[in-house]
Amino acid sequence: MQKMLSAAVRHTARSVRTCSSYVNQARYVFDLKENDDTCRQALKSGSFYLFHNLSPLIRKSENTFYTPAVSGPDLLQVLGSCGKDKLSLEDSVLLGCSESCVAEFALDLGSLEKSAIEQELSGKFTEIRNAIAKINGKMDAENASLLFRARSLLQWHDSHQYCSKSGKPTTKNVSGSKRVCHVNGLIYYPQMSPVVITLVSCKNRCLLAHQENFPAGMYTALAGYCEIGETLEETIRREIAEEVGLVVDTVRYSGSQHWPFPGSSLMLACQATVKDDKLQLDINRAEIEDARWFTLEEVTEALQMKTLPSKLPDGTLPVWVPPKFAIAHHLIQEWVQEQKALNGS
Ligand SMILES: NC(=O)c1ccc[n+]([C@@H]2O[C@H](COP(=O)([O-])OP(=O)(O)OC[C@H]3O[C@@H](n4cnc5c(N)ncnc54)[C@H](O)[C@@H]3O)[C@@H](O)[C@H]2O)c1
Ligand SMILES: [Mg+2]
Repeated sequence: MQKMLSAAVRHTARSVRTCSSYVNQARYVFDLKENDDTCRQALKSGSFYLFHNLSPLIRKSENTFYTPAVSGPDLLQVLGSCGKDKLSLEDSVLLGCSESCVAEFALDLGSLEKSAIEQELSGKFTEIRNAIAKINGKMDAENASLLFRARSLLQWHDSHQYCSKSGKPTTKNVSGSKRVCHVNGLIYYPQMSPVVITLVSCKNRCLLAHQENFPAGMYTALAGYCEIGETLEETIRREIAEEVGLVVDTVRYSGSQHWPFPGSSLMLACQATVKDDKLQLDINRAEIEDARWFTLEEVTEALQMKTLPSKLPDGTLPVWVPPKFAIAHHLIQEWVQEQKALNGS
C-alpha cells in the first residue's frame, strides 16, 4: 500500500493545476462537466469517495472516524484485485474540485464483494446517517454536504438507467452531469425536489411536530414538498394549513440545504409566524402523529443535548431535535437566538 500511495502522490504532483481563486475553481468544474476528455484526464489524478450500495466508506484513525478520499491510482489497484472487469473509474460521478484543483469523484462499488474491498481499503461501508453520527461533531457541514451530494448523484444515476420515452438504456457522460438517450436524443439531468421546511412560531413559543416514521422522541419543524406551479409562500401556507390547521401570517426565508433522503430534495428553510388569537392546532393524523407548542426553555434544552437522550422512568423519551447536519437544527437554533436577543438574555 505504501508503494501505491507514493506512486499516487507523484502522479498527482505531475498533474497539479492550481485554482488560485473560487472563479477558477468554478470554471474548472464547469469544464470537467462539459468536456469528456478533460474529465477522463482528471479521473487519473482525482480523489474518490467510495460507497457500497449508497453507504460511504469510513475509516478509523486512533479514536476518530473519517471519510477517506482515495487517489485514482490507489483505487485502480483495489479494482484490479477486487473486480476490474465489473467497474472502471469512468463509472464515477464528479462532485467538484478541491481548492488545489484536484477533481473529486464518488464511485459506488456495490457490484463488488463488500468485505473484500473493506479489507483492501482498511475501512467499513456504513449507512450514511450512522456514518455522520460516528464522525459526530468532527464532521462539518461542508463534508456532510459532499457526502449528501455524492449519495444523491449515485442514486439518481442508478435509477435513471433507461429512457422513460424509448425504454432504451441511457448513457452517462464522463462527469455524470447528465444521461443521454441515443435513440431520441433526450437528455436527463440530475434533479432535486423543492421542499419547504418551516418553523412556525408565535411570540415565545414555537411549533414542533413528530411523524410516525421519525425516531422516537424526535420533534422538528414542519416540512412539505412543493407542488407544481406553487410559489414557496403558497407551499408554506398550504402545508401548515394541511398538517396542523393553522393560517400563516408572516414568512421569512432563512436558508437552504440539499437533503438526500429519501430521494434528492432542496430544503428551503423559512421562519413563519401565526397570529396569537389563532393558535389552536387541528392536527392531520394521516401525516403528523403529534404537534405541540414548545416554550423557549424547552427548545433550548432540546438543542443542548449532545447525545440521544435515554428513556425517562415512565418509558417515554425526552423531546430531542434533529442534529446539526440537518437544516431543521439551524432553523430552531436561529429562532432561539432571536428570542434570546429580544429578551435581552
Ligand atoms: N433536513 C431537514 O432538516 C429535514 C427536516 C424535516 C424533513 N426533511 C425532509 O423533508 C421531506 C419532506 O417532508 P414530508 O415527508 O413531511 O413531506 P410532505 O408533508 O409533503 O408529505 C410527504 C408526501 O408528499 C407526497 N409527495 C409529493 N411530492 C413528492 C416528492 N417529490 N417526493 C416524495 N413524496 C412526494 C408523497 O405522497 C409523500 O408521502 C422528507 O423527505 C424529509 O426527509 C428534512
Ligand atoms: Mg410534512
